[in-house]
Formats: sequence, C-alpha cells, structure tokens
Amino acid sequence: MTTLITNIKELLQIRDASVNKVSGKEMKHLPSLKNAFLVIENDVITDFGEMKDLPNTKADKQINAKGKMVLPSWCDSHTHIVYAGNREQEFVDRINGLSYEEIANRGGGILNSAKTLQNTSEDELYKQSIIRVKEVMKLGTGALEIKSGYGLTTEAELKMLRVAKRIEKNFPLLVKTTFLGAHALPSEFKNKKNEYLDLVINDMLPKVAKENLADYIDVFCEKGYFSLEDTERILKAGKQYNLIPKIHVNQFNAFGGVALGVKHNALSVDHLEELNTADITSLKGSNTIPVALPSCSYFLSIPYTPARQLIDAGLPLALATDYNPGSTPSGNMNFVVSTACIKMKMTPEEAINAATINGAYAMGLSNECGSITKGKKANLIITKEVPSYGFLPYAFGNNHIDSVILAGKVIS
Ligand SMILES: N=CN[C@@H](CCC(=O)O)C(=O)O
Ligand SMILES: [Zn+2]
Repeated sequence: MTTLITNIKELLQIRDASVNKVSGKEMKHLPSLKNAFLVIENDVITDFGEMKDLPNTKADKQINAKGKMVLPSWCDSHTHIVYAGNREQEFVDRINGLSYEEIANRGGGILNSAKTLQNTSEDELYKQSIIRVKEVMKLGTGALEIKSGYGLTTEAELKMLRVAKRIEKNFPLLVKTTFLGAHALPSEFKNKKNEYLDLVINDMLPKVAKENLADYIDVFCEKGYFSLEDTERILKAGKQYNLIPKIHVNQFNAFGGVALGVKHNALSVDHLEELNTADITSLKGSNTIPVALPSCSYFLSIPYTPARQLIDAGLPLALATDYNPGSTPSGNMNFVVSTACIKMKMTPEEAINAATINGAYAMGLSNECGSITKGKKANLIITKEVPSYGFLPYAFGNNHIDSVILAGKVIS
C-alpha cells in the first residue's frame, strides 16, 4: 500500500538517520522543506522532497495537504496512562486549600490510585485506559511510554504492565513500558520501607522480567518517597535484568537524584522542577536526557523546569505529558508544547524538537520515530491550514490537527 501526501505547505523535522537527539543551540533549528511531498509504503516513510521533484509514484491513496503542515507525531516519553478511576475529589480538595503533600499524607495521592487499581479487574483497567489511549492518538501522539506504579502489590503491578503490553499489541502506537514498583510506600509497609524494597526487588522484579513486561525501571526519588540509597538499590537490582533507568527526580526537592541517574546511565531524568547548578553539571557530557513535564507544573502550580538553563548549558531537553490521575490528568502534547513556549520560554523550534526527536530519544525510539527520515515509522500529524508552524503553540488550546497517520494509516 502506497500513500502519497502532496502540496505540503511545510514538511517539518527532516533529519538524517544519524541524528538521535538535538542539544543546546541545535534545538533552535527545525529543518524543513516548503511545498513538499511525502511517500509512505505500508507503515514506513520511504521518500520525501520538494513538489518540483515529485517522482511519478503510483499511489493507492493520495492526500492533498495544501496549506497544511506535516510533522512527525508527538513522542510522549513519560506517562502513567494505565490507571483506574480518577482523583477528581483531590482536585477539589486542593482548590479548597489542601496541598498535594497534605493529601498524600492523609492516604490520598498515589496510594488512593493504588487502592482503586487493586480493586479493578485487568479487563476493566484495559477498558478505562484505552479510552485515554484513543484520545491521545487523536491529539497526535504516536509513541507512548507507559509506567506501572499504581499497583504497589506484585499482582497489581503485573496487571498494570500486562495492560500496557495489550495496548502495545492492539494499537498502532509505538509503546515502551517502565516498571515503577517504587512509586510510593504502601500503608501496610509504614516504617518498614526496606521490607517493601525487598518485595520490589525479590518478588516483583523477577516476575516482571520473566514475563518480559518492562523495558525500563523507574523510582520516585523524592523526600517522603524513596531516598538516594533506596533508588540506588532499585536501579542496581534492575540492572541485573537489563532494565535501564528512567527516573522521577527533583519534583519537589533537589538532593542529588540527577547525579545518581547519570551515574547509573539513566536514559532520562524526569521532572526537574527544582534544579541546581550541580544537577546541570552532572548532566553535561552524559547520555542522560532531562525531561520536563510542564502540564504537571501547570496543574499543581509548582515551578516549571528551567528549560532555558538546561538548553543554554548546551544540554538536550525532552517534553512529555506525565499523564496520570493525580498531578496531570491530561495527555495533550499540543498543550505541553504551547505551555513550554509560554511558561518555559522555549522557542517553537525548541519545543517541537523536544516533543519529537528528543522525546523519541528519551524512550529509546530514536531509530524508529521522532523525525521525518526515510525508513522511520510513518507516524505523522497533518495540521489544519495554518499560517506557520509557530502558530501551533501560539494559538494555544485550539485544535490545529486535521488528521493523524499512525503506522501509515489515517486514524482520525
Ligand atoms: N511524581 C510522581 N508520580 C506522578 C504522579 C503521582 C500521582 O500523584 O499520582 C508524577 O510523575 O507526577
Ligand atoms: Zn510521572
């Protein structure tokens, strides 16, 4: 099956296959072609160029993108999209003055979601989760990292990851899965943190690995959750099963989580709302990419990750949603890109780079998606008629997507 897209006003994010991420000043550039065509064979991009060089291709399907932009679909490298129920009541509690921390200390927060999920069947969890998956696909997401961490028992953690694997199998998205058994300390283990870590390491982890349920390992490294020592124990245990770290650090406190991630060759360190000079220094020269989650900052009214400091220090930066019921009940990457420009002073070029090629890197998918490159998956966004690509983050909150192509097929 050959699909030909013609008359593209501007084809964005054209990259050579050798580019796996962009850093520092390079993030200001978004290579593009004006008045372009693109050819898809089955699910892969096979050719593109300027309309004047359009080959005599026999296409089964032709799409006229006159006045429209085409760009790679969003790569959302940090989500908790598999969850049960919601935490709308906590949202109202916060409006009425309670803090995120106070709610968690009362047994709300992650433990609240875990209780709901433990009492939800695998089929029901799948049913609830795919509503969100279908919604984010329509919003232009073509690659999704999915974490466990709302199970907190062996059975429930495995249930979450099996649901994530079913999503991978049944949808045209690229999916990577992450085991986050150390997301919060269940109340049964109060004052017995080491016993819970033993359970994560000696029971959950071997079972996750045996069923091949995870690509990455994550820990919520934060005061009141898991310390540097706890995090290191988990990362070392994950290494025995070839699970690469992708960790939650510096959401509320900066105390060395970034350097620890770098030391353990983390693929990414995520959140970073609190960041100090030592954190930036430790990232320099490493293969670890920082990931910012602006929708979380927006929803919780906490600081935004200092994107300018990171990029101006020559580092790469990725953007993701953090879609979850507590701190970010939204999986809209378009909103993330706009918010990064508006609140984090990223340029449209930087934000689009961060949400595509760098997002793909942050989930180990740079060979498969994140740019318009021959041989990469045909996961694309076709915008409505817009004056320029900068209009996408500028006219925030509006839907600029005309259609989404995933694995070579128009899905909406
Ligand atoms: N910070 C840790 N985990 C999630 C949210 C947890 C929750 O409130 O459910 C996050 O990334 O924000
Ligand atoms: Zn998260």
